[in-house]
Amino acid sequence: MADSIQSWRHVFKLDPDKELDDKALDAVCMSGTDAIMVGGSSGITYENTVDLLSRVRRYEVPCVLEVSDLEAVVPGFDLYMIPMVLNTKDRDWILGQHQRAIEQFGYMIPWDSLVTEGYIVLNGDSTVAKLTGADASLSASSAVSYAQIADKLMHLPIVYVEYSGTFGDMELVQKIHRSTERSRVLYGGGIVDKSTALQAAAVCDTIVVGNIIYRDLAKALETVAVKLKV
Ligand SMILES: CC(C)=CCC/C(C)=C/CC/C(C)=C/CC/C(C)=C/CC/C(C)=C/CC/C(C)=C/CC/C(C)=C/COP(=O)(O)OP(=O)(O)O
Ligand SMILES: O=P(O)(O)OC[C@@H](O)CO
Ligand SMILES: [Mg+2]
Repeated sequence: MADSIQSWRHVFKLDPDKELDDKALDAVCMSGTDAIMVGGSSGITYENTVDLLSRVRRYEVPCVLEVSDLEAVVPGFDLYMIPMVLNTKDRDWILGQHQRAIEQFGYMIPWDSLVTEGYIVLNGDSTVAKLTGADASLSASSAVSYAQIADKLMHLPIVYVEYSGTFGDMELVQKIHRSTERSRVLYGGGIVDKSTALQAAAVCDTIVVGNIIYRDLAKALETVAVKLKV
């Protein structure tokens, strides 16, 4: 299953802390997206995560958990995406919580279902930047070098360029994409329609669409059009 990320072009990220009625969830799950990623940076609990998993499970689309809180690690997902924030000085968000999680879950961990994401957080105003103390004011060459650490030194399967809440610098995303070989480059942040989706999809491997689902569902569904382009 972990290999299936190699074919993803489009992912919807659903936040367990936000309301989505059954009709909207049906449209999202039947949209043709490659996967539903469940995650968020605040208000994530075991209960709201189980609830969302059980609703998405009515559909065939793969459902993966992006782990952001130790208390909300729920069994039953197809994959577990494990973020490590590369551009923070706070080791807790790089490997501290990870060490505690591994100690806690021990033999229960389905290792083949874990996929590590090297996060580069680039919107300083986002919740995730504030939460993790990420240094979002990086130069392009610093951002690229973080991506190369993930790709060439750590051999991480994913480099996640995270602009949550705002549309990022596509030139920089392209530089990151060109400077990496093995890691799949995921881009997320401010994709709000077909046009922004196509721009982002042109410079990365996989786009991640989040907040617009809750603001304008029709626009969010337009973004799946990137799957029609090679
Ligand atoms: C029995 C069984 C199935 C066990 C499961 C095994 C398993 C998965 C064990 C855990 C292994 C492990 C190593 C876990 C890591 C634990 C952990 C909590 C690590 C910290 C992760 C981390 C760095 C979190 C920081 C926040 C972050 C990067 C979140 C990702 C999601 C994100 C950025 C969402 C965007 O937030 P959003 O709410 O959309 O923001 P806006 O408000 O700006 O929109
Ligand atoms: O919510 P948006 O801005 O679409 O960002 C998507 C995702 O990268 C958030 O982690
Ligand atoms: Mg969000």
